[in-house]
Amino acid sequence: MTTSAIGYPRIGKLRELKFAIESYFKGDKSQAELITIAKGLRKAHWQQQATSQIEHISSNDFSFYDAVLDTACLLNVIPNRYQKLALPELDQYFAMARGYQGDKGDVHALAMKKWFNTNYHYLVPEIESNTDIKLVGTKPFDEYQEAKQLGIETKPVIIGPLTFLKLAKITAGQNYQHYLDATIKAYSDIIAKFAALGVTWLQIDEPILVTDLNQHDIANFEKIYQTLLSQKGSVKILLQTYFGDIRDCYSQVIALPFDGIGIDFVEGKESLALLQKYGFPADKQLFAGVVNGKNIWRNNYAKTLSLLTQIKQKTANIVINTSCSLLHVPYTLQSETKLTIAQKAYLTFAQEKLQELAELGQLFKEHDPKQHAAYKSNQTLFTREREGTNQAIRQKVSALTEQDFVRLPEFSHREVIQRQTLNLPPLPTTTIGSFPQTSDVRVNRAQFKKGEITLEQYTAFNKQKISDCIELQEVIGLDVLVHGEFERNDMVEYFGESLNGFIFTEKAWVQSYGTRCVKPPVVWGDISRSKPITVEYSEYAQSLTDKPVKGMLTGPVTILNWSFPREDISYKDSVFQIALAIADEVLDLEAAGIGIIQIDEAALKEKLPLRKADWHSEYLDWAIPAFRLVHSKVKPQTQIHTHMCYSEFTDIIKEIDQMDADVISFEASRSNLEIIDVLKQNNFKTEVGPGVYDIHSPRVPSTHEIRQTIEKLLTKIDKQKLWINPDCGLKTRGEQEVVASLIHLVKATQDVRLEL
Ligand SMILES: CN1c2c(nc(N)[nH]c2=O)NC[C@@H]1CNc1ccc(C(=O)N[C@@H](CCC(=O)N[C@@H](CCC(=O)N[C@@H](CCC(=O)O)C(=O)O)C(=O)O)C(=O)O)cc1
Ligand SMILES: N[C@@H](CCS)C(=O)O
Ligand SMILES: [Zn+2]
Repeated sequence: MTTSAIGYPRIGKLRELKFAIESYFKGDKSQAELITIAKGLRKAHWQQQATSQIEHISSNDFSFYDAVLDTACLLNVIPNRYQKLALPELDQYFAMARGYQGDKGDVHALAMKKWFNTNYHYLVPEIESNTDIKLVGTKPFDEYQEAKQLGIETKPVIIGPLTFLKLAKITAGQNYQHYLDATIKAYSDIIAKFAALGVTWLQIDEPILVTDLNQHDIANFEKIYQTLLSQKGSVKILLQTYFGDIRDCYSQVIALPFDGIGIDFVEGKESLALLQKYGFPADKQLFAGVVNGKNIWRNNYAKTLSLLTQIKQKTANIVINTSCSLLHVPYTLQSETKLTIAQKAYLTFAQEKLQELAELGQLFKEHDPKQHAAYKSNQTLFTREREGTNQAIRQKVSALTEQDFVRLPEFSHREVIQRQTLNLPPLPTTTIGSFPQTSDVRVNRAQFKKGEITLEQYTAFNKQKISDCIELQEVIGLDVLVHGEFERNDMVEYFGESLNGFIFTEKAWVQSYGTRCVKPPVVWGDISRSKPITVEYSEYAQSLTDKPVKGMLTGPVTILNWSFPREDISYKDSVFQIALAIADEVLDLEAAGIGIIQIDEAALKEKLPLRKADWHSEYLDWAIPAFRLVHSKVKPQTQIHTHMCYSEFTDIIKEIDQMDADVISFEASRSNLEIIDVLKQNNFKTEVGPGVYDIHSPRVPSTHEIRQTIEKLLTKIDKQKLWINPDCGLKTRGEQEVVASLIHLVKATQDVRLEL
């Protein structure tokens, strides 16, 4: 029985790559130094997998920013605006990722979107009418050879042509079909080059196959691979899918002459049934994704071995695989010094998952695996009840009735009441919540966590930051202020740390985009709130100004989606427990005199099933009610805001309106305000703040640019319903950029107001 890992995390056990790249951005490290660090990390990751007896180790799973961006560069998909900058190759790459503002020009970054149903983000390739798709890069070949020189034979991994084309943004008036032949040719060249290098296996990732496909896509898939597989020569091709099942094209996939097919048996709820119905060809290897690459719970060997036994009835050519790349889990439990031994026993991160793969491989070979120590110790975990049950919370959840999910009076009445109460100017200006998390803010938190300063010193520092932040916003002239979130390490981890039922880690970082990482808390037991979390700082901020200061909370769906969720109770039960805790916080803020409360649901879209047929039954039917539960009991005067990072909710626009918030702000600028037409078509009732500039990029938008955006928004959105704000929180930005951008935002709004 052989084992395989689809991909390994690349940011570094202690985020070495993040710090190296950020130093390079600041000019503190040279390109050569950055490349040396990257090389060292790749070596460590390959060697780790080799030591863990993984046979199929990936190369080219490394990236300086994102693998889709790497593929775009490999295939010459470089928009003209970046080429015109005439920057060195690596700087051009980073300009595509982050935008560029300097002596060579001023350009926007590529759009950034969620990578399927994960908290990882990819850069959207832009194919322009004059894009000449062809193989121009060498990264996958270089990294394969680099591993080979270390004595490690890897399977290079590349993003497949269909996934690449379907994710790309294509110049208006054309579709991906137009670029199909050129793309096939480029991939033929890639395969030929790998063949020349003596590659044994090449992994081609086509996660797009787990989404809803039409006949046209399936025909294109067949066309692509009939051509590529006819030219594969000595290279064995593994078609790798993940994040779900391939129900739309299973029969077409198995009919093609792939040497291996990677199927996800963790998230692919129909994978086993497909295998049982259509069988599996004897001449291929099935890379069975049975070790969860997204969650951090120890694999239940009894269940997995039983699954593998069922798979074996259809094929004996099984490779034990992860369900997706291990990019989505942290490095290693070994870095955790504060988790108890009992807690650690339940958890596995990337490194420990390698051991799971190897153990499963061993056990599955055995005649009677139950006799083995690895099996026995694994099973003891699943037979005893885990601590953390809270019967009172469970009863509260089961006693919920329909009324608990309905806020009265209805929106149109509240809108009138709130307009009178708040008395805001037209096009109110605001921000999304966080202000720059500068190094002094992080140092203060780190010192407090290490016990180097007292709680009083820690709090006094934060209050000074809040006071400065309020003053700054007043000077800039914003209408609805925020306290700045200086006390928060992260919008989810912070709440996790403040609620009962979560456990947290010290070094369990997971890449979110580029150099940015998150450290998701772990839902360990039933969730409850024992005391107010945010009230003191919000109340303090409000005491400093006559302008309204928004209370700032993270919503239950986002807390769950950006944590590692439990697998022993349903998501619905978990989310309702969190919703009840946040609902208490909402009422406490209201009682403390906070008139506007923002409940961020940045990650609402994240766990929306990739298949439309599953949307309601598996997700929306509890996710939307969970949000309603949080604010259903507030007074009509209290204005409830929500925020979503990505405007990718076109298809669920009605459900978003049914969250029944009073105002929603969302990312729109990187996706060119595409959402606003949909709002109009759907008579969206909630007031809206589509972000007027991109905060993921360091570039400062001009007043003119923001003014044009506002004018564009006003052509589609009623002026009574429009708010003006950036895309998302400002925590990743520098102070100077933020001040300049917000001054431009306010000035642009004031100019437009004169013409209303
Ligand atoms: C809005 N987004 C978010 C997502 N997911 C979340 N969980 N949270 C989000 O906000 N998904 C979608 C987007 C993604 N966007 C971002 C934006 C920014 C970041 C980010 O800036 N991440 C930081 C890490 C933030 C953090 O928690 N910092 C800690 C510092 C921790 C640390 O470095 N500790 C040191 C030790 C320090 C010492 O002892 O001196 C260590 O562990 O080594 C803090 O502020 O306390 C980043 O730097 O990447 C992420 C996603
Ligand atoms: N209030 C949060 C939302 C980020 S999605 C922030 O401003 O950072
Ligand atoms: Zn956001």
